[in-house]
Amino acid sequence: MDDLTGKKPAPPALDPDGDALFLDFDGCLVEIAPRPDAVVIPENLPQVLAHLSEQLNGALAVVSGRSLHELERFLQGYDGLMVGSHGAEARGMTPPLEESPADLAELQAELAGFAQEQGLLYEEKSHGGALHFRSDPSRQDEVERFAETLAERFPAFAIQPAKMAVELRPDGFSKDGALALLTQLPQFAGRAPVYAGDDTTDEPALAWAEAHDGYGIKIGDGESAARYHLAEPRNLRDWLAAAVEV
Ligand SMILES: O=P(O)(O)OC[C@H]1O[C@H](O[C@H]2O[C@H](CO)[C@@H](O)[C@H](O)[C@H]2O)[C@H](O)[C@@H](O)[C@@H]1O
Repeated sequence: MDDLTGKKPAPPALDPDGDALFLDFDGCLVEIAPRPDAVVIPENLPQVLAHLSEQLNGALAVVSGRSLHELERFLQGYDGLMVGSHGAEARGMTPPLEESPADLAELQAELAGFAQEQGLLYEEKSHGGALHFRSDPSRQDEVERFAETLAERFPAFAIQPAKMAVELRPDGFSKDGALALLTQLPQFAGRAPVYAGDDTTDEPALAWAEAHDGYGIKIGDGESAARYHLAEPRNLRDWLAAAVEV
């Protein structure tokens, strides 16, 4: 992976006839916020996604670690493909995970209890949960240690590091796994995968797009397998808006 900070070029214009588009949500389509429920959705974002999906003949998907119901709430007005929970949930294709692991409720109770005792923010998710320490980054080590004990006790779940958070998600699911499934859908045939993402959870998907005759766009600083770079989510939104036919 290259250290790209400011050194890689901006992506070329989207090719509506030849590209397929996969877009991460937090830190990519929208700016990182102090809390998961505080993200600001630009008013025209769902419409831009809807127009682009139409132009790409349906070959567009939002691919996120968020729970699917949260994505649907945030992006009302966009009815296209969505993948949530780091590849476990989906709208518009068969959900990769049919049922949560049997001990989901027990795991979530442990996460919620720890968060309450420790004064941390707990985000309950469709198939897991996240402990957020953005308000006090000094808590990272203890949160990670607790997550490790949970992953040992609940082997159906895996640790998913996030920005100022640690998540437990069902083991065996990933965003690149979701891309492999999405691209089996007929509307993706013959199109080059273009993936935009900002976080470590996006790196395998960025590498997947690069390895399948497409390309990755890394949003923000840091090492990445992506060939292209944009500094901030608003730059990605400008790039998307420029591709919308008027
Ligand atoms: O795959 P993504 O769409 O990038 O989602 C990854 C996680 O994003 C969310 O947490 C992050 O964004 C929050 C809002 O900006 C921020 O407060 C938090 O510190 C970040 O970690 C979301 O809450 C998680 O469920 C997602 O998995």
